[in-house]
Amino acid sequence: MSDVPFNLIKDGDGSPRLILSEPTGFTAEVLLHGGQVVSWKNKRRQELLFMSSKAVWSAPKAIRGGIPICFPQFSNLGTLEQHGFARNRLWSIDSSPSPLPAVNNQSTVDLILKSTEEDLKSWPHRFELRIRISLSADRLTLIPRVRNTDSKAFSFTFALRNYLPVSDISEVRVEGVETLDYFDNLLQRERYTEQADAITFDGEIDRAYLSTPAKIAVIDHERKRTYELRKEGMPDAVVWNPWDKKAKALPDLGDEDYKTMLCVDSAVIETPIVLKPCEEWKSRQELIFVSSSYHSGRLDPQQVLRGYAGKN
Ligand SMILES: O=P(O)(O)OC[C@H]1O[C@H](O)[C@H](O)[C@@H](O)[C@@H]1O
Repeated sequence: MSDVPFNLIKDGDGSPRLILSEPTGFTAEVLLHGGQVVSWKNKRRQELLFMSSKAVWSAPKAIRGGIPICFPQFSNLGTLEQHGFARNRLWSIDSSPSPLPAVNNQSTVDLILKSTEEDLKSWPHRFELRIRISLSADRLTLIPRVRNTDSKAFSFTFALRNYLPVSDISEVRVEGVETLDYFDNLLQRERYTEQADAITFDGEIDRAYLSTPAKIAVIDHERKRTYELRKEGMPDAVVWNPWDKKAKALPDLGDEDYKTMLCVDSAVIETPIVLKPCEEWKSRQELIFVSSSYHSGRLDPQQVLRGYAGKN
């Protein structure tokens, strides 16, 4: 079977929205604003990504939810605006996404962002940032690529910020980053080593775990839901929840929204990517949705990390 095409619809304000769908009933929605996935639903029409109740949907603000793309700077690790400008720009559909091959039986869209004269004033490097977004049963795959189209080398940091919806943040565990080193963004980016068996939540957290394994599991006991995050080429993983005080300080996040969200990002932070002219960096993230991960009435993290297939 060949790849399944996407549909393009216009929102009320005329801005384009790309709809991906696949034969078993999963759907995803992508905006050109930010090149951002803003919805991913399973066949029961349950939303699998978090979206803020106070999200601002119009440019030039980044949309608080879905999967924003942080480029060419993660957080405030440089002189640019927080998390870089890619999440605030209008992307285009990439009609010549070569050399990535077409994917069988998946609904796929390729988007591209190129440097503008305005952006070159603050970040003087010509680039092409591409993202392939593919939907298949229980799985959302993002393949970001950055090409240096300039005549000199540049470096960048990067993240796919995954806003995941959870039933109750205090019932959630993250497995796969235990024993790892992390930078604590709440403590001047000091380096620590994780001592807990799994990450649980009882207050604000903003950590960049370094050189993580390829699989991380976000386990929502109450909702009997697990997300498996698989990644290649993005060695770090950020875990962020603003908790009550910071949630109140963020104008586009509802005061109570922190209770039902968690960001677990695929990221390149500790060692920025350096690209020479004509070089391309490519990475990959898969978010896999598992509707039930209970084993004998309890979650079995090992089974979660070994992976599930087609259980939805
Ligand atoms: O509000 P945003 O620009 O989306 O950033 C949200 C958060 O992202 C990162 O994790 C930063 O370390 C935080 O300081 C910031 O509050």
